[in-house]
Amino acid sequence: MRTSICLFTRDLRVHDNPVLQHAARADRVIPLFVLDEAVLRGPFTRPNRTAFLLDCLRDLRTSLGELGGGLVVRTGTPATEVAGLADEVGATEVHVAADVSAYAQAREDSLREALRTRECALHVHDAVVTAHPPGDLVPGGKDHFAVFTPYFRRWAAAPMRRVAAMPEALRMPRLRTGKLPAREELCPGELSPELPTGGESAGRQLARQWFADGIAEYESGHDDLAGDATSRLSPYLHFGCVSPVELVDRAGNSEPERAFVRQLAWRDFHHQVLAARPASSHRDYRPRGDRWREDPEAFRAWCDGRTGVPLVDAGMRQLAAEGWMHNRARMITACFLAKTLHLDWRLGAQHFLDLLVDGDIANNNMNWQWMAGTGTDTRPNRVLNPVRQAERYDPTGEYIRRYVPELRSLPAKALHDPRRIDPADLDRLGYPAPIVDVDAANAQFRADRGQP
Ligand SMILES: Cc1cc2nc3c(=O)[nH]c(=O)nc-3n(C[C@H](O)[C@H](O)[C@H](O)COP(=O)(O)OP(=O)(O)OC[C@H]3O[C@@H](n4cnc5c(N)ncnc54)[C@H](O)[C@@H]3O)c2cc1C
Repeated sequence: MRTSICLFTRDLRVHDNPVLQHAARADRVIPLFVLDEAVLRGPFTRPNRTAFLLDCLRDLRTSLGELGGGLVVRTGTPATEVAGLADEVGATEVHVAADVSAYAQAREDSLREALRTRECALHVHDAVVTAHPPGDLVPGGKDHFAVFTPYFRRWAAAPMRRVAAMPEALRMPRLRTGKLPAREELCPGELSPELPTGGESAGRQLARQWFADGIAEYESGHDDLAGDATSRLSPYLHFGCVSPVELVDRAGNSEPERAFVRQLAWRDFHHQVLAARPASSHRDYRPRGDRWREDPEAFRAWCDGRTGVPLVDAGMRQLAAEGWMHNRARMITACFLAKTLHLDWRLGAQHFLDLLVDGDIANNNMNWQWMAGTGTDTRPNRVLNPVRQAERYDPTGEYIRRYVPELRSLPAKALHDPRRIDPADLDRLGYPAPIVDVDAANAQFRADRGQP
């Protein structure tokens, strides 16, 4: 009798999951999730993502139960837990998704090592976390694409794997499944008040709504900060509650659908950079000789949304309230930290990871490097001016008013450019004056980078 273990990592779904599909071909399958103690103790575990993860696991347990199985939950080191379970049930195969971070690659190595002496095969499945496997699309003689546009051309032309069928039924031996801990046990601390509900059911519902009545406005509206016209699927993609392959498969050929698919390709792009250069999660991908300032007060003001630059503060407060921020606001706030305040991008990236429910080493840290001009941007010294960005992407000031309520009574012109706000009004409203002269600081950044 063939017994397999389906080790879930960040592929927390029963639909289009090649890991589950293959594991379920055995006579008996044990779906397993290991609460990894090293991750739980590390800097990546934060209340917002832990709460979302637990929603995902509850939902997955229900879905697997409906298929006749269940979800076994263990706490410990994945390799030790998997090997122990393999011994307990006599498993001869373990299935897991390939992933890109240095940590995920080390986890795969230790799994392989633990199973080597046990006559238990490890099957690592590609195109589960991303639509195209990192490393599949490479330019001649190189191990990854460093520029998005040629990557996207290859990505769009390459055949994608078929959507995997969900198993009709699971046959699972009787086993102690283990209790799911409460969120506070895993990660105490405050949650963002407007956190979305995690799980495949919520993710699929959101995707259905998005394709039915959201996507049509995507191309024209994705940068409109107040319009909030993006899919908000990022946390569900991060935890694998929805499948990138299924989203691409479902999208048609209209302009907005193509624009959406292009964004999904950005996700794959950053994953293939990180897979090839795991150290770029913390080391400059392209060092530029920057000498970042140390200024804890300015950093605190940025984190708290009290820089005195309304659009930057609106973005940072959206992050605190929702554990999510609009992409345009992520770009503006990140650029402001690195190129206006001249603070190290790693500080900003860690603060984002502390709060983002979609916080993801590949997408977060590679986008931070892009914005700091140490990454894959072909125009690394470009600077986003928050006044012009506000005029363009929040013309009525609605986004700023939503997240910086003390400025609600001010006209759009003043919200866009805080130099137009009377200092007496700032005092009355309890809002700080700008902590930096934006134009002078941006000019200094360009000069430091050797740009006229
Ligand atoms: C400084 C900075 C940090 C970021 N940190 C993260 C992060 O930790 N996790 C994360 O998922 N995204 C991150 N992004 C990318 C992007 O901002 C979010 O993916 C997007 O805002 C999520 O909202 P959405 O699902 O509504 O996106 P949509 O516009 O609906 O896009 C659909 C999907 O495409 C992918 N996508 C879109 N834009 C990007 C991009 N620039 N890079 C990679 N993938 C993209 C996401 O998976 C997203 O869910 C970051 C961007 C910046 C500038």
